Amino acid sequence: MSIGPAVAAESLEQPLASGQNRRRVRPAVLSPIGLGAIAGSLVLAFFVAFGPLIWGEAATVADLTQLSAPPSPEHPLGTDAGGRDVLARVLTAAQLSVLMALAATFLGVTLGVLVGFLPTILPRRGARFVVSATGIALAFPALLLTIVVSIVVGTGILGAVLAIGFAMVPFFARLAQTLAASVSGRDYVLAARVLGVGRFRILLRHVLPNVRDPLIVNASIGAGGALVAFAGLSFLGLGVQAPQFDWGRLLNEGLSKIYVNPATALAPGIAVVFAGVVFTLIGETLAQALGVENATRARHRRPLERPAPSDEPVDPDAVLTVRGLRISVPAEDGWTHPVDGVDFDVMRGEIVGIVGESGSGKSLTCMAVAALVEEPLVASAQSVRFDGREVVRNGVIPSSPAAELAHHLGTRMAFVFQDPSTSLNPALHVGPQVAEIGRLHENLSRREADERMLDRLRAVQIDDPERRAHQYPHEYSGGMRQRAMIASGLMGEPALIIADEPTTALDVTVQREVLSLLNDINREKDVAILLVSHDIAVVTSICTRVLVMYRGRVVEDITTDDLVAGRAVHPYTRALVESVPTMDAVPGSPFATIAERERFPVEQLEPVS
Ligand SMILES: Nc1ncnc2c1ncn2[C@@H]1O[C@H](COP(=O)(O)OP(=O)(O)OP(=O)(O)O)[C@@H](O)[C@H]1O
Repeated sequence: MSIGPAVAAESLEQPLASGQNRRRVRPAVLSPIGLGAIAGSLVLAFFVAFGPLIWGEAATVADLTQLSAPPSPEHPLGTDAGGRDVLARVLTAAQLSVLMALAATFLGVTLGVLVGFLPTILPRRGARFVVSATGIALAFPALLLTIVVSIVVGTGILGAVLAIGFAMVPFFARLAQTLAASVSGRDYVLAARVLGVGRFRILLRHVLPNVRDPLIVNASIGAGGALVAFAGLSFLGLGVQAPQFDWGRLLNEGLSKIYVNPATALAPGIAVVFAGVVFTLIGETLAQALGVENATRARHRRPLERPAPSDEPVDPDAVLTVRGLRISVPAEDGWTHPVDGVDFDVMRGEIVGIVGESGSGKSLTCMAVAALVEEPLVASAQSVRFDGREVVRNGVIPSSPAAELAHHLGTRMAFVFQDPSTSLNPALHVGPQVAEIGRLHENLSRREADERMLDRLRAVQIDDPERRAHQYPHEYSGGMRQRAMIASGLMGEPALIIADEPTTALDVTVQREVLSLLNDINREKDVAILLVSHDIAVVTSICTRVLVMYRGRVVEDITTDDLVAGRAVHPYTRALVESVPTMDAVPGSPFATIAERERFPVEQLEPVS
């Protein structure tokens, strides 16, 4: 007997926008699973509503001349040991079986969610107690819990509903706790706290709407599990007692006569399976309609075109060559491409900037180069050649590259992310996190890795590295955290550092320190740098060449000197430069902004260099 739904854990943590939900409902309902769920629920609902009315009498009237009779025109599935029609009994039992499953699920989900949300509103100690108690209850086998409750409360309908309902509580409590915890740390919840919004109100306004959908999906699938659990309980003699009967009880009675009339056991068994499948189909349809993505939907999406490999000769001085990079995002009717047809090179020891408005595809381009684009997004390209190795396999950049390529990328490429506060694990000291890279990729002993870590922390100008290595990230300033991230990138011997908006989250003085640190590393270690920024001033301060991205393409590849001297050719680049405020602007005049997209239609996307 297993109680509890089975939707993939990772898919449970997706907060879902209601607008998206509405757009997903139609395709979900019209899919084969959705149609199956509707047809199955109609059939089930009919038997639940009218079963006892139509077949109730035939199900209870005993024909003493036909005890355990085989199937006949009068009794299509034969009769049971008491001479009652098997088919009529199975159809009549639908009502009790399904209603009990729904009642137990309602009890289990309601209590579970209440217990699960307690840690969100309780003070820390109370919250810890509830979380630990849930963990202990979850570790207790569900079957034993069901039997214990059933014996304590007493057998019969009420006992069975309470037993199965209580057995479901720990699962839903843990699910609600996990979902609530994943939302509680989000910025909008923290912002509400700062504004003095009470815990209970935060729970209702911010947490509940974001965890509701996965709970509904799991409740629906859980009802199928409850149905099977009831059958098990009645089969053990602890469920429904005579003269009442559910499918479990019929199964119990029928098994003893299986050699006389197999239908007496098979029919209630098939009914349990049918209803269980219907509940699961409902859950699957809800999952699709509410946007809880699953593997089936992804499998049915139109396949992506895979580009043919590029046979263009590669410049031996280039550390990175990108040809025909395209990133595809699954959409309802196929794929959209936020990055489409990007080509560029980065030479050894060169500092190249990528600029462009928000959403132009700068970050995705860098993520793809580092093989960090993950499902459901797909990065494809004719070629991405980094430091002598081809990253593209069969037209796509694998999100989990083979061990050798992963090792190469891990040691020869470093990635510095925008937000230094989320780049480091808050639960671990900084030093071991930096040292870990050396142990993982360079096979260094703990001692060697620690020595190199201290050396690298020193190189990025973190004072007193021996002490700082034993501090947590929250004890570092923003600039120090960013420098620690750069230090971990230097644990190998990188040929390229990709820095994606490394200074955006920092104030201007710290910004300057981080930029000059990158500059020093470039000069001293001859490391190439690909620097992403939406700030032209930042890029022109250290880069020798700039790639201008607009709507997923590189529209201009220009030297910094030409850019600064106003020699940009592409109208978008010129507009981007003109939008940078200057000291000689007329006081009181409005800031220059880039005009709406219509001014740069797709025809003007033709790259210039
Ligand atoms: N996981 C994702 N799923 C769907 N779309 C995505 C995903 N990640 C990025 N996008 C979309 O791809 C486009 C490019 O995103 P990207 O992060 O590369 O932009 P960007 O140029 O780096 O912008 P910013 O300067 O704001 O960071 C955006 O329209 C974004 O909405």
